[in-house]
This record gives sequence, structure tokens and C-alpha cells, in this order.
Amino acid sequence: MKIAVVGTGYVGLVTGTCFAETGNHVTCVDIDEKKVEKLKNQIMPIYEPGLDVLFERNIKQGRLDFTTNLKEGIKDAKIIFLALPTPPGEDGSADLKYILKVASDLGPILSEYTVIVDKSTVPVGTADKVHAQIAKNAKVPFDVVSNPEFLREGVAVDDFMKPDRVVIGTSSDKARKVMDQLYAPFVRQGNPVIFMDEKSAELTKYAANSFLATKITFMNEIANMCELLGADVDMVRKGIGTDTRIGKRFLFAGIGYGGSCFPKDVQALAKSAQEVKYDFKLLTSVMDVNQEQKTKLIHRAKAFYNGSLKGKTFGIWGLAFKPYTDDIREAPALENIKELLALGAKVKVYDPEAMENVKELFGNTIEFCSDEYAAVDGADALFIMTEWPVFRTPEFDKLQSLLRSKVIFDGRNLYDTQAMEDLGFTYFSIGRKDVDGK
Ligand SMILES: NC(=O)c1ccc[n+]([C@@H]2O[C@H](COP(=O)([O-])OP(=O)(O)OC[C@H]3O[C@@H](n4cnc5c(N)ncnc54)[C@H](O)[C@@H]3O)[C@@H](O)[C@H]2O)c1
Ligand SMILES: O=c1ccn([C@@H]2O[C@H](COP(=O)(O)OP(=O)(O)O[C@H]3O[C@H](CO)[C@@H](O)[C@H](O)[C@H]3O)[C@@H](O)[C@H]2O)c(=O)[nH]1
Repeated sequence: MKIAVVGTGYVGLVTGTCFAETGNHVTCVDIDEKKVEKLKNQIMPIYEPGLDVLFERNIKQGRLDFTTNLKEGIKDAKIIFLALPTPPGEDGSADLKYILKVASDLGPILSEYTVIVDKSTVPVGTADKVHAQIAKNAKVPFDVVSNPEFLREGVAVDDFMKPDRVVIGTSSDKARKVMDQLYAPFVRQGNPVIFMDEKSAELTKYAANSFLATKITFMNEIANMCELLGADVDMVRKGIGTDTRIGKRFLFAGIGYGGSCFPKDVQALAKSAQEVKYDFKLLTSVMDVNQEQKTKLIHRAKAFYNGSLKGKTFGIWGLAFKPYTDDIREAPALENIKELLALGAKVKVYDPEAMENVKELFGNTIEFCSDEYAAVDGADALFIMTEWPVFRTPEFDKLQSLLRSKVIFDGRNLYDTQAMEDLGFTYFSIGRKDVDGK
């Protein structure tokens, strides 16, 4: 089948590549000329494990190509995916300007029946808006379908190729048949395609992300209670996670959720609630708690250093919002770095993939180091912001010889507290007992 994907961000590239991998011919369209030039030269603009191999194979086999020209890109396409940004607008609601612009461009250039699919995360009612926008100038019949995407960065290819489920919102039998055919290879792997109406599909995406953000936030609050009561959040996590009604995943306490999705989607759902005059109290609390959680370790550092971090040097391990990505959107590390600089501290950082993106933001106000050990050389303490595997089993001898004093603030609970006590570190983590290094 011939498919067009409009927008070549994370979602567009993964969607386009994976549909090419299942035998379709895919043309990806983007207005960013430099990006399209790179893509045409087989240069992958994002770091996503496993995607490059599929990307190169499908380009070589002639199933994946790129253009900046929308009309050329959608020629003969039975399905057009919209994988466009929906950033927060000034009031926190999802900004639909990119989607509606492409919808209005599509109207006059559709040449036969086409299924237009919202892959972006969009508020309830967007499929209707997109339909109305296209209908203004369309001369042929078309359907607008909601097909939210649930991939996680870092494991996006697996999430797309072996999804827990595919959600498709449509009230058109004709569109349903087209989508059924497209997702047939995925169903064959035993994953359900769940058909529903457009509005329910749109809300499903926000409900999923907000529920997961709430689950994490709940554990962060339990962690805060553990610290006050002398319990251990890792034990509590194991204790509740083995209850199949609760489940083991997304129960890891830390320095708050970040990334390009949870923060904006929780905010957008809260805004949607406001618009229909519903007071979604839970979401407001989730956002407040998460905000406080992000810089929690700085408060502990301030207490440890008798109120002042001025003149101290801190090594930071991890900048990306999570491992296996170079994405720094809403990464807790950024807020911590800003705060440390504002308090007069010096900062040395290392991340396996995200350094270039952070250089654009901080320039030479912080020191970018060649590896994790260089980042702690001469530092007063280490802050751990992202749980990259390379940080899980460091050479502690080397670490203690490089650090000025053996102090670690760990936002990801990477080390066993007893082991840290045995090694003589002063060790602060989340929801577990402090180790005083004596
Ligand atoms: N990133 C994720 O992990 C993820 C996962 C699931 C859903 N989503 C949702 O998917 C959507 C896209 O997210 P993303 O992270 O891929 O976005 P992104 O910002 O990384 O990329 C969007 C792309 O769209 C292009 N674009 C903008 N206007 C255009 C136009 N008129 N024509 C063609 N291209 C245009 C931009 O140049 C950019 O390359 C968002 O709604 C997001 O919430 C994201
Ligand atoms: O137990 C956990 C799990 C995650 N996180 C944090 O939560 C954030 C989001 O993590 P994750 O969900 O793995 O990353 P994303 O790539 O942002 O994926 C989320 O957002 C995407 C965009 O909407 C959805 O498609 C995915 O299903 C959804 O998991 C990160 O800051 C993580 O550090 C925790 O703090 N504790």
C-alpha cells in the first residue's frame, strides 16, 4: 500500500520506517529542508536504537523516501499519517496549528478517497476539526481517523512493531477496512487492534499518559513518606508491584517524570478538563508534586552543605530525560543544572548521547566531559540524573580517588545503600535511608 507520513520527528520516522518494513511504500514529508536533505542522504537525525538498520534497509529497497513537497509526497497515498507537533500553547492546551495547517493544505490536493490519520497526540474533538478543515476545499471523499501512538523513546521500534495494542478511532466502515489491512502484520503477531469512536481514541492517549504519570508520582510521594518514616521505597515497590492488579512497571521513584510527552499531555488533559468545567484535582496535584520532585536533591545538597552551594563543583551523570535517547525535552537534569548555576556552583557533565543537545542550551557555562570519570574529577560531589547502564556499575575505587569527597546524590536509586555504606560513601537517594559515610 502507498502511505504518506507528514512530519519526520520521532513518531513520523518510526511510523514511516516500520510501515515500510511491513512491505508498504512510504513517503515522509517535512517542511524542514535540512532534515529532509539529511534523510535523503540516509542520515538518521535522531538517536533511536535499532531504527537506523530498518531505515537504511527500506531506503535501499526503495520503500522509503522523503520530500518537502506535500503534493508530491501524498501522490497515490491511500493513507496519510499526520505525525506533527502538538506543543503546549500559552494556556497549556495542545496547540493544533501545525495539524490544522496541514489539514487545510491537504483539502485541495486530495485526488481520490483517502484516509487521513491523526498519529499526533491531540485533544478530544480534533478529528472533527481536521475533518472540517479539509472539507472546506476537498473535491473527493475522505475520512479522518484517530490512531494515537504509544511508543516510548529508546525502545520505539519494539513498541511499534510489537505494540501492546493498536487503538483506532473511526466511525467509517470504509476507513476501518483500510486500517485493518495496514495493521494486519501486527495483528498476526497476536496484538489486538481495538476499534472505537474517534473521541474515545483521542482520550485514550491522554488517559494512558496521565495514568502512567500519576503512577510514577504516587510512588514519588510514597518515597517522600519513606524518607520521613524510615521505610525503603524499593521494598515497598516490590511489595506492591507483585500484586498483578498494580503491576511491576512504572513504579520507580526518582527525580520526577520528564520527556516530550508526560509533562505536556498531563497539562493538556487538565486544560481540556477546565474547558468543560471539570475540576480534575488529581492532575493538578500530579503536576505540582512532579515539579517539586525534580529539584529535590538540590534541597538535600543545600542541607548537607549548611545552606550554601556557592563555589562547590558538582559532577553530573546523565542529561537525557531517560536512557537510550538523546532527547532532553523537559529532562530533570536541565532544571537541576540551572538551579546549581544560580546557586553559584560549578557544573561538569557527561551523558553518552545527549551532550550536543545540551551544548546548544548551556554553551560554555558548564563543562562538557569526555566520560563519566572526567565529570567527577575534582568535584565535591556527584549527582546522578539519568540511569544509563554505564553508570550502574562504576569503578568505585576510581570514583573515590577522583572526587574531592565521597558524596553522591542519586536521583535514580542506582546503588545498594548497604554497599555504599561498606564503601564509605555519603550517599543520598530517593525514598531510602541516607548513608552518612562514617
Ligand atoms: N516523541 C514521542 O515519543 C511521542 C510518542 C507518542 C506520541 N507522540 C506525539 O506525536 C506527535 C509528534 O511528536 P514528535 O516527538 O515526533 O514531534 P517532533 O517535534 O519531534 O517532530 C515533528 C516534525 O513535524 C515537522 N513539521 C512541522 N510542521 C510541518 C508541516 N507543515 N509539514 C510537514 N512537517 C511539518 C517538523 O519539522 C518536525 O520534523 C506529538 O503530538 C507527540 O505528542 C510523541
Ligand atoms: O517507573 C518509572 C518510569 C518512568 N519514569 C520517568 O517517566 C518519564 C517518561 O518515561 P517513558 O514513559 O519511558 O518515556 P517516553 O518516551 O516519554 O514515553 C511516554 O510518552 C510517550 C509519548 O506520548 C508514549 O507514547 C509512551 O507510551 C509513554 O510511556 C521519564 O522521565 C522517566 O524517567 C519514572 O520516573 N519512573
